[in-house]
Amino acid sequence: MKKKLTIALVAHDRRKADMIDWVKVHAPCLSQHRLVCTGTTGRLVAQAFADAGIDADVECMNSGPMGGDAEIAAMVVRNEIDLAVFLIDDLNAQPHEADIQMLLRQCRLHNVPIACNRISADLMISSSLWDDPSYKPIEQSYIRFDRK
Ligand SMILES: O=C(CO)COP(=O)(O)O
Repeated sequence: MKKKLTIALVAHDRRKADMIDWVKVHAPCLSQHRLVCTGTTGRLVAQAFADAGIDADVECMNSGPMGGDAEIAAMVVRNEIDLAVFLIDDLNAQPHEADIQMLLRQCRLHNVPIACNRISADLMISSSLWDDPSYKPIEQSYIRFDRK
């Protein structure tokens, strides 16, 4: 990929092993982009790059429960995020569910691609559309639907 993206990486505790494995699989590609992460995810991601001897631009926000999701949601609102990978623990309740829903909603609202499982993340990171100048994302439509 030629374009340098800002990619948000967020994983709940029971999804972190999957996130680190995904990062290792895509390390050569991900190291070409700016990575913005919630606190603990970011520290693990940075460690994975260091262990592999690969230089990477990894920025850590607060930990998720302390507002990291909210900080990344604010970046989404400011159009500072191109792609988000958010591996959610769908089997256990989180104390900051409101922030999680806010990040998901802001990505949907602002048309930011967000992958919540690895196959989506694989497909999104490998899309040739990133470098296609003729591809223009279509904005969301919220036109009222009138039943006849
Ligand atoms: O809780 C999270 C996302 O909702 C992730 O936060 P950490 O990366 O700080 O564990």
